[in-house]
Amino acid sequence: MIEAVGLTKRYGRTVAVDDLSFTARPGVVTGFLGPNGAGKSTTMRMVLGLDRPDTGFVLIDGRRFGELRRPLRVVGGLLDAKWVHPHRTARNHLRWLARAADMPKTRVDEVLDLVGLSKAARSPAGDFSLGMAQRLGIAAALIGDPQVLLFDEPVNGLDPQGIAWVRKLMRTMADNGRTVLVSSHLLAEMAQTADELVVIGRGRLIAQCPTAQFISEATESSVRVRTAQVERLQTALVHKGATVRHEPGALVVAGLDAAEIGELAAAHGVVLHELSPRRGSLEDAYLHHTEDAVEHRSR
Ligand SMILES: Nc1ncnc2c1ncn2[C@@H]1O[C@H](COP(=O)(O)OP(=O)(O)OP(=O)(O)O)[C@@H](O)[C@H]1O
Repeated sequence: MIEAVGLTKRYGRTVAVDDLSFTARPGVVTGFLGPNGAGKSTTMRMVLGLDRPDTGFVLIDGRRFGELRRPLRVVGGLLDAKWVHPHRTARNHLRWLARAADMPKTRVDEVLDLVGLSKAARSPAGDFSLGMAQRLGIAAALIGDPQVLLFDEPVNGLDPQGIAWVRKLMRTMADNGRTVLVSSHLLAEMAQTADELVVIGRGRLIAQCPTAQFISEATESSVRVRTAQVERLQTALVHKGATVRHEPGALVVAGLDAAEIGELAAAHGVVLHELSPRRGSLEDAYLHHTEDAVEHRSR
């Protein structure tokens, strides 16, 4: 569990994180979203004890970072995949971390295998592609087998197979009872991965809720309907209180669900050629929520 309470961090005149409180729970993948410069990386650095908040604090499984005797056993993070000595091999990099975490040497081969880097274990990390570097960063986060995991943009630079692999890894970690906090700008990916969201803008909390709720509250659900008897169906729908919009070759209906529309059509002897429920996307909901919190925008 991660509990951030009133976190504030300033760099000179910039308020990077501003009185931010949120919770990331075990057993759940929590997506951490926000526009560029919103304060996500700064927040993650504070959770990982790499930066000190000016005010506020973070509890990791009930304790402050400074109170953790063996922090790598409790919390692991991928912040910057290139944070590794370029001449050091993947195995040596992980051995060094395993020693710091007081983990047996065998853990190194376990995590190399887990991230699919066993064959590249003896190559210098500087020769790695971005995708391989991401995998090494994930291996490093897992070295101490911690219950709390943070990943800052873990799918950056990964190919579709790699992205699907990260998604599955996070699911498994959460299903095993771990706390997983993950940031990304790839919203279609986050919609598939994150059970809950923490959304921030200009360092402040915009929303914390289940992903489905975040989408449904900010977007309209509708049903796309096709029929040859447009007028008859439209009259019946409007009479029932639905809102009807025309798209080329179809009606888009809001205010009634697909079952209600199907029943209504049958009662009026209307033959339907299509009846497709449409949900709003995470992207639509996110853009709606963060409209006023974007730091840099083009005209
Ligand atoms: N070490 C630093 N020194 C000065 N300013 C910093 C430092 N780190 C972050 N900032 C500033 O703090 C703000 C938040 O940055 P941060 O990197 O946490 O945002 P982010 O949400 O991770 O952004 P992105 O999505 O672009 O990675 C920005 O205005 C940034 O310029």
